[in-house]
Amino acid sequence: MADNNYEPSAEAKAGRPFPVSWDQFHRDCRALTWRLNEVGPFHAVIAITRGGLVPAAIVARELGLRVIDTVCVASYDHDKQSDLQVLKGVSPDVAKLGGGTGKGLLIVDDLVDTGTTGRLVRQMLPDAHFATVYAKPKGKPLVDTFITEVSQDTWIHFPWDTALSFQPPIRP
Ligand SMILES: O=P(O)(O)OC[C@H]1O[C@H](OP(=O)(O)OP(=O)(O)O)[C@H](O)[C@@H]1O
Ligand code: HPA
Ligand SMILES: [Mg+2]
Repeated sequence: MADNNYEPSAEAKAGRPFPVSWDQFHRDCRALTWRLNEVGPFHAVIAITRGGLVPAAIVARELGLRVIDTVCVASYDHDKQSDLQVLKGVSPDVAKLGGGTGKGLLIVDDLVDTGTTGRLVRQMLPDAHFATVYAKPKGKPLVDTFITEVSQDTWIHFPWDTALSFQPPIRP
């Protein structure tokens, strides 16, 4: 019998795969930092876990920032979007540096997709600068600085989620 409750994953709905290598990701993070360097200085970096941890480390290294905090959220179970859960908010020391509204703080995530996560962090820290490496159209208005826009029907495959594998030739 057909399963009428079948809900395709966000990845399946997106359809168009966009694999990103470590090299490419590093280059894109550096490009992002060049832009952020024009906007700063910043007191601290806040990584949106988990995807924001990798770009936040690279950006912090390039900008010479050593105060790094996390906001821990979960919105996708692998590739199915569920309710957003905040597992950890901004630490009191870093919140103080941002005067309570996030002024002078830099929030970093790997991407904005629907904008659900971005909307939440903007509510938490309305005056912070929100940067992502990649942006899809629905989430783009929430981001202050990003490097590469991809279409809404693209699914980005990050290097920490993937591995090299054999591909059959195009002409068998
Ligand atoms: O704009 P949105 O539709 O909210 O999607 C973007 C968010 O989704 C992913 O995180 P996810 O919740 O999958 O967790 P992860 O970072 O731990 O992989 C990604 O890292 C962004 O944080
Ligand atoms: O395109 C994506 N790739 C990986 N994780 C994601 N989380 C939301 N959108 C994406
Ligand atoms: Mg994330």
